[in-house]
Amino acid sequence: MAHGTALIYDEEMTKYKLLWVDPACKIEVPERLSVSYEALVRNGLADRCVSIPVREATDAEILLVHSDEYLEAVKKTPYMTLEDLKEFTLQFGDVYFHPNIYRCAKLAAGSALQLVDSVMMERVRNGMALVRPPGHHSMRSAASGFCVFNNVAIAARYAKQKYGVKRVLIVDWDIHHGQGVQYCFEDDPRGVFGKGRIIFGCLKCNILVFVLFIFNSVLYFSWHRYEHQKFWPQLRESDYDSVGKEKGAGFNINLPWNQVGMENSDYLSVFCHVLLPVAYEFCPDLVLVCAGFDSAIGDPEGEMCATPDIFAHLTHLLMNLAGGRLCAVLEGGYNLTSLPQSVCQTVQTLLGDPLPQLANLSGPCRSALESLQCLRSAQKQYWGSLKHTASPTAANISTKRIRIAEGEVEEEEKTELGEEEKNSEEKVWHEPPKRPCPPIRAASVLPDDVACPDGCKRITKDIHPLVVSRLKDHLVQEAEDGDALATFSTLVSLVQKMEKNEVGSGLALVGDVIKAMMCVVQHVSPDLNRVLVVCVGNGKIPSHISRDGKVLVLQISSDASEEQQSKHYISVCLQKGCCNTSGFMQAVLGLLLPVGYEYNPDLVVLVRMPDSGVCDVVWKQLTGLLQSFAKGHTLVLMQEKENSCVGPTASILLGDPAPPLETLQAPDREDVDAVERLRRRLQADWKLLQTTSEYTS
Ligand SMILES: CC(O)(O)NCCCCNCCCN
Ligand SMILES: [Zn+2]
Repeated sequence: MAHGTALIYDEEMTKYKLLWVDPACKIEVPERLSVSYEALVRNGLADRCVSIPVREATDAEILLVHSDEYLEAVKKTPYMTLEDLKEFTLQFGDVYFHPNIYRCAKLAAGSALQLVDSVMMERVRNGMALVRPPGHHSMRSAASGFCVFNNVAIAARYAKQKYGVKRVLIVDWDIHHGQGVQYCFEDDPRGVFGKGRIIFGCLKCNILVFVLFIFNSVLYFSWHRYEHQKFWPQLRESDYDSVGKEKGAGFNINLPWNQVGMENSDYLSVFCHVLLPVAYEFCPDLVLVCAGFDSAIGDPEGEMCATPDIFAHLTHLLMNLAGGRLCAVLEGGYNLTSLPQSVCQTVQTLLGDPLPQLANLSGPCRSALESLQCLRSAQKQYWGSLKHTASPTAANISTKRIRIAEGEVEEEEKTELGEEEKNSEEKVWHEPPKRPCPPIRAASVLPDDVACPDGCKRITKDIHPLVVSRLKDHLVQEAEDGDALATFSTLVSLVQKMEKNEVGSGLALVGDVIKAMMCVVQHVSPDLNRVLVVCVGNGKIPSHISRDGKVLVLQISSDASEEQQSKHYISVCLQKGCCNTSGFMQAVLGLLLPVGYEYNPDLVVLVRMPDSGVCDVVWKQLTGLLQSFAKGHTLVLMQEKENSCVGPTASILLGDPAPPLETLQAPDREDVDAVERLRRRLQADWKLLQTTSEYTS
C-alpha cells in the first residue's frame, strides 16, 4: 500500500507574465502560483508532502497530444521579439506568449508526468502539481485560454502508454470547459474492441442486462460555467448533450452551469447523482484531476459561491476510486485569497487529514437541477446507474440554448462583463476551519483475545460508576452482566474522547450491536447535536430513537421494513440486501451521501448487523465514504464473532484507501426502483436527494 502525498512545484514556472495590455489575460499572473505554494508552506503542509522535482516534458511526450507543427512553432517563441510574440499570439484565443513560456509549459507538462510516475511507481499514494501555464484548453495545434500544452491530456496518454493503465478518469472541476481534453479523447479509439458493449438478452426474465466491457478508455467529466453558450469559450459542444462520439459515446460528460452563484450543495449533488455513480461503474485505474479553483467563491471568472472547503470533500470523494491513485494538476484560479485556501484544502485531504464539516447545505438550485436532469437523461443509455432516470419533459426543462437557437428567445448579449462592470460587491467567506489531526487516529474496544490492529489504540474496558448507574436504568437485563456494562461504558467514554477530538474514530466488537448502538446513542452528551446511525444488514432497529431528529437512522437491508418510514428513519430495502454490490453502492451514493451531507451529523455510528452479507470491499468503501461526515468521527460496531472484519475496518479508519470495486454491472431493476422510489418520497425532506426540477417549488 503506497503512502505519502507528492507535491510538485518550481518557482521557474512563475517566470513569465503578460508583456502587453490584454484585458482577457491580465488575471493570469505569476502570483497565482507563488501565493498557493506559500500558503502550503505557511500551513505546514508543504513539508508533510514528498517533494518531487519538476522536469521538462520531452518532445515525444508533448507529441502524445499535440501536432509536430504546433510544437515546432512554439519552439520558436523564446527567440521572438515582443512584436513577433504579439503577432504569434493573435492566431489563438485568450492566451499570451512570452520568451520563457515555452520552458514553463514544458515544466508544467513534465510536472504532471512526474506526478503520474510517482503514483504509478507507488513512491506516493497521491499528489498535487502546482503548475503554470495551465493546460485543459490547449488543443492539438492551438494554444487557448492561458494554456500552451495540455498537461493532463498528455499525462493520461502517458499513463496508458507507459504503465498500460486501461481506464483513466479525468475530473475537471475548473469553472471553464476543458475543450482541449474533450477533443483529445472524444474520438479516442477505445482500445482494441472499443467500448465493447455486450448485451445479454435474458428472455426468461425479460431483462436486458447491459454489461459494459470497458477497454482502454478515458472518461472525461467537466462542469463549467456555460450560461446557455454565452460564457467563454461559447462552444455548442460544451453542452450536456456532447456525450462522446461513436465508440466513445458515454465517455464525455459535460455539466453546464447556466447561472452563476452555484454553491456547495450544487457541486455535491452533481457528484452524488452523476459523477460518482458513473465513476464507480467505470472503475478507473487512475484518477487525474484538472484542479482549477476558479470554481471557488470570489473568483472573477467563475462568479460562483462554493467555499474553499468544498474541495476537501470533492477530493475525498474521489480518493476512494482507483485504490486512491489520484493526481491533481492545477488549472485555473484567479482570486489570490480563495485560490490558496482551496489548494490547501485539497492537499490537506490528500494527506489524509480529517474533513471539515460542511454547514447548512440545502438542495441544488433550480438551474442546477435542470442541468443535472438533462445530463442524467443524456447519459442514461450509457450508464447502468443512470438507466432509470426520468426523462425530462419539455415542461420542466427550459434549456434556453435550444430556445435561443430556435429563435424563441432573443439573443442576449454576451454575459461576460468587463472587469470593471463586474458586480462590484466583493464576496466574503469564512476562512476554512482548521482540521487538526486527533492524537489517536483510531481506537478499538475489543475482547482481550482479539489483537488490536497496528496503528489502532486499544481502549481498555473500564466502568464509569456514573455511566453505569445511568445505564442500569435503561438496560436492566445487562445490569447483572458486568462485561456488557464494562463494554457499554467504555464505548460511551470513547465517544466522549471523540467529541474532544482526542480520538478520530473507533471500532468495537460487541455482544449485541443494536444494544451497543442504543446505549451509545442514548448517552452521547447533549452538545453532540446529531448522530447518523448507518445500519448494514437485517435486524430490528427501535424506531423511537430517531423521533426527535437528534438521531437519523438509515438502514440498508433486504427486509422491507414494515416500520413507518420517516424523515429520520430511512430503511432501504434491496432485493439481495447488501450482497449485490451495484445495488448497494447505488443506495450509498444516491441516498446515503446526499442525506448524510444535508443532515451534517457530529457523530456517525456504523453498525454491521449480524450476517449482513456485505462483502469486504463494499464495507471498506462505505467506511471510507462515511469519513466525509462528522470530521471523520465514526464509531464502527460489529458483532463479537466478526473478528475478521477488524483489520480491514481499521485500515480504512487509519486513512488507507478502499480497494477498487470491480467495474460495476448495472444494478438490478428492483434495486434501482427501490432507491428511486425512496428518493422521490424523501426529497421533500432532504433536498439534496432531488435530481429533477419538477419538485422544486
Ligand atoms: C485554465 C482556465 O480554464 O482557468 N483558463 C481560463 C481562460 C479564460 C479565458 N477568458 C478570459 C476572459 C477574462 N474575463
Ligand atoms: Zn478555468
